[in-house]
Amino acid sequence: MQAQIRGIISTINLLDFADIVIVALVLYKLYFMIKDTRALALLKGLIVLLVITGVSKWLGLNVIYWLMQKAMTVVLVALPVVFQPELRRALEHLGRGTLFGKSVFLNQEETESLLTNIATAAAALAKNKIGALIVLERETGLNDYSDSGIQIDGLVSSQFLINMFIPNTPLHDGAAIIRGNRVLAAGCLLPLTDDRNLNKELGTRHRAAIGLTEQTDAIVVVVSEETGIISVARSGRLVRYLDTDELIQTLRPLFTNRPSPLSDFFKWRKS
Ligand SMILES: Nc1ncnc2c1ncn2[C@@H]1O[C@H](COP(=O)(O)OP(=O)(O)OP(=O)(O)O)[C@@H](O)[C@H]1O
Repeated sequence: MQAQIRGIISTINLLDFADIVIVALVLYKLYFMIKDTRALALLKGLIVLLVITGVSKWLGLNVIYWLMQKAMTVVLVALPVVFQPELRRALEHLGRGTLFGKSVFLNQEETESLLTNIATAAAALAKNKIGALIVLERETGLNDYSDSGIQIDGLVSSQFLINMFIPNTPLHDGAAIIRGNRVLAAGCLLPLTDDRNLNKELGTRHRAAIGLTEQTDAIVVVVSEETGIISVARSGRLVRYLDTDELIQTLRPLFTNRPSPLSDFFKWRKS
């Protein structure tokens, strides 16, 4: 047995080792990309199907095995359709060379200033029951959506954000999109989610916030005109009832430089 293991180890060369490390890093990165998305639930469903298929074959349950094989074929054909947003995101990352890195993150001081401005504006808008939709771009480019609004390119400040959403002014309708610490555009149209299980209290403003985060990695801050509730949408999920501090705490980790897979690995080894 020992001789066998030694034999296997002696056949592994440097290229095999690099091969294994690359595959491990890609799988690791893929896991983090889908971790907070609906893709993870779908992946778990797929694993359950695979296990049932394997077990039914092993036990010789021919009818179940035949049915599972047919179901797997249908699922595999349907996968690209169901995962279309995630696939699009992955290809975009690949195209920009950001599959293993980060892109437009601000330094710590700029990030803190951005978050303070957003939280101050959200609190003031909430207090006055002024509805707002503030989109924070991350790695997925949002030009498709910013093109639907009025181009601005102005430095973010709380006053500027508050002013944009004052009712009956030209920019108040739709979403403001922020890239880095600049407002790219305002009055932008976002895709609505078609999730039927959403709380019926949530209207199109919240549906637009959730819809965009289902299709991109953007973060959306929503202020409800009706209730003044501040929410954050991310990966198709909405966290509601945030106060100023909670809003900053929710956003901060999402806009702080994320560690690379390797530094994550070494951190894990140390702990
Ligand atoms: N697809 C969209 N893209 C961007 N903004 C949108 C979109 N749909 C609606 N909105 C914004 O939401 C406003 C309507 O909000 P509505 O009252 O329907 O939603 P809501 O979720 O109940 O929000 P609120 O709690 O603020 O009333 C519109 O005036 C517009 O500014």
